[in-house]
Amino acid sequence: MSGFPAGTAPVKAEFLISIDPIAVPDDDAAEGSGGGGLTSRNGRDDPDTNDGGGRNKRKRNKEEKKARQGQNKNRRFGKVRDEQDICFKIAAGTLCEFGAECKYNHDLQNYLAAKPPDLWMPTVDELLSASSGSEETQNVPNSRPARCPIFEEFGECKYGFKCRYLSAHIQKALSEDGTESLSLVVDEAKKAHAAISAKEVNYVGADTQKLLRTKKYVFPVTDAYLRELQEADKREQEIEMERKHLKEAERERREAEDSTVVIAEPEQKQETVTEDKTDNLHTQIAADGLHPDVDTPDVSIRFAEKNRLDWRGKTYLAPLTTVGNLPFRRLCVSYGVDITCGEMGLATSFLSGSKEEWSLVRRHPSERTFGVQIAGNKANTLVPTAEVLAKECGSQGGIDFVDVNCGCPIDLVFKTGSGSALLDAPAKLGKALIGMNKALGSIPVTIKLRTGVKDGRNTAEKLMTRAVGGGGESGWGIGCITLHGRTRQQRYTKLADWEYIRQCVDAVRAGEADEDLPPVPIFGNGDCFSSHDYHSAVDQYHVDGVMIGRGALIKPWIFTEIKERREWDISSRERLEGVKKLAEFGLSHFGSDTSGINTTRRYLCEALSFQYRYVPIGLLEVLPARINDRAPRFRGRDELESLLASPNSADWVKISEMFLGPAPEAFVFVPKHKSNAYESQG
Ligand SMILES: Cc1cc2nc3c(=O)[nH]c(=O)nc-3n(C[C@H](O)[C@H](O)[C@H](O)COP(=O)(O)O)c2cc1C
Repeated sequence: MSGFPAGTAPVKAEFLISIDPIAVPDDDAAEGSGGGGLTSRNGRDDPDTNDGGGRNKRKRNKEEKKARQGQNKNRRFGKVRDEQDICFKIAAGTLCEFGAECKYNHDLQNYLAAKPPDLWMPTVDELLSASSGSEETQNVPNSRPARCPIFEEFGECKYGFKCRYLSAHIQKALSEDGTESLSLVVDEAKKAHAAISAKEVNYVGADTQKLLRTKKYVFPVTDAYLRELQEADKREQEIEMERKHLKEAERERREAEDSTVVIAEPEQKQETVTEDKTDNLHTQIAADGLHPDVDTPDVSIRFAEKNRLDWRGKTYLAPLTTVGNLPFRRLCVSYGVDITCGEMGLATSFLSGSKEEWSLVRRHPSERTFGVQIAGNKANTLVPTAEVLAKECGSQGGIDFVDVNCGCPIDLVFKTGSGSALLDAPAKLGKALIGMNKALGSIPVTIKLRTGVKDGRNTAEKLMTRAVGGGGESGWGIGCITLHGRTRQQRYTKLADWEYIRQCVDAVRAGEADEDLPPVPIFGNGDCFSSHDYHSAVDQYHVDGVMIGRGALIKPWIFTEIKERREWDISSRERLEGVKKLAEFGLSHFGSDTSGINTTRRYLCEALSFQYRYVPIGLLEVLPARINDRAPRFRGRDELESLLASPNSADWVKISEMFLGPAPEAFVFVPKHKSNAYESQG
């Protein structure tokens, strides 16, 4: 490593272009710019929004709009549509019930004549053997049939004539009078198989969204629980009044007595009850109106009755706003990740029936253990959200856990009392979690924490001990705790505090009663970048597993490394296979029409804006690689490896063109890192 400035990746001399490290992207901006599931929805995240003619006007609630304006000023993604639009029914090869009255184009021949040439999905071998870049490889050679990833997966392509890989599923027939008719091909066998094995789940439709929007959705469990809380609050107020009266009476009694008389015992006891400063948590809980010993509502769904989370030794892909979308999670599954979690959604947006928010709960069937993450600030938003999730998705078996975000650092979320603000409001959190447990039935609730709000003031240990409780029954019925080893204030440039993570785990384990029930799994989180990091975290820091965020964004194959306990010197060709997969998964989710391709391209570039940071380990003098090491300028072992390491966003667009065809002029890509969302952050 000699000769390298501290914190620089030790690239072998023969690959070095310059020892100066390239600028480090701001991961704080990347996390914050999308925080709250707030800003990711300015592309077309929800494939169902595509109705072929923009019939659905997107309604966004005020909070989301404000967030987008405040947090994402610099990010614009050009809208791309076909030059001529066509009625989506006609595009799907069906009849339109509006007939001549329909305000959308029904002239298929005309539409097809104006449509840009088809694309094709080359294999990596075809791509690498082709002489030059994107445009040439994208023209369908007459000798080679086009491939449509959606048709291949589902046996039909619901984008029909709008599909940009149309030649893979169109057939022409000549009628007797010599006119040509066009129809869409369906592979019935594949279609039947896909209906069982390949369909995404957790569709929460327009009807439910409307009921939520119009406040007609019914919440029996929430209503009962909130009533219970109100009664508990009332009781607490009565107790408080009683205490005041006693105190007052005592004061009067003392005044009447000789001042030299020794203070009576009961008074001291009274003081310790009301001013016990040794236990901030309890004081806080009492202050928030829920005395832990007096008023904690009964946890009728006990941990023992919940679906048990046996997560020891598993890998967990962190919730990642914008970048942790369904196609990316699917890619990680293909590399072996065990547990996946959707991007954070706001409880208030779920409850206002936001289409974009509900699109975040979508799950691919390959996601073996899948959870939804929500952010909210109290029981009366978190509990009803849990209730809808349980009713609408739980019944489909679509959710394995619901995670409450207690770590989001961004101002917009923090200031509403959500995200990391909950770290300092354990009473509110406890009430919400207990209610969520009731609302979710057998689906476990998990929490994702940071170490604390302010640097030098870690509070997670106390919170975790309280959350887990003792006697074999968890205090708040928690299914799993993930602890990100940073405070809200701490930036990504400083390493996560794994020593403190160990301290928290040990404290929780020491407090747990020795019963038959398995201990609540505790996952550590922060800076995991290799198989070595994962396994040493489990061995040295006593966690049950590690949640991985940026490590997966930079090298999604990290999950294979961990499973196989090896550091994988992945080749550029193998990496390109991964990029192709992500493109195909994107098309399958967002659509293979012009608009879907645009959205896929945007998210592919988003992914590449992290993946370029990977320094191939075959180029390193010392292993394992470390996430915070800055890369010096280097050349790869082949042209493709150099291209994949390019920090230039124009090159990410170029890579996208290999599979998605030439980017339209309107397409502009601004990576999340450049959105400066943290400028306002303290
Ligand atoms: C781009 C980005 C988006 C994130 N979005 C979320 C989110 O939606 N919910 C959440 O709890 N944490 C979010 N985080 C934090 C990560 O889940 C994780 O806790 C953090 O990155 C630390 O893990 P790492 O060092 O492995 O990246 C995000 C982080 C990044 C970089």
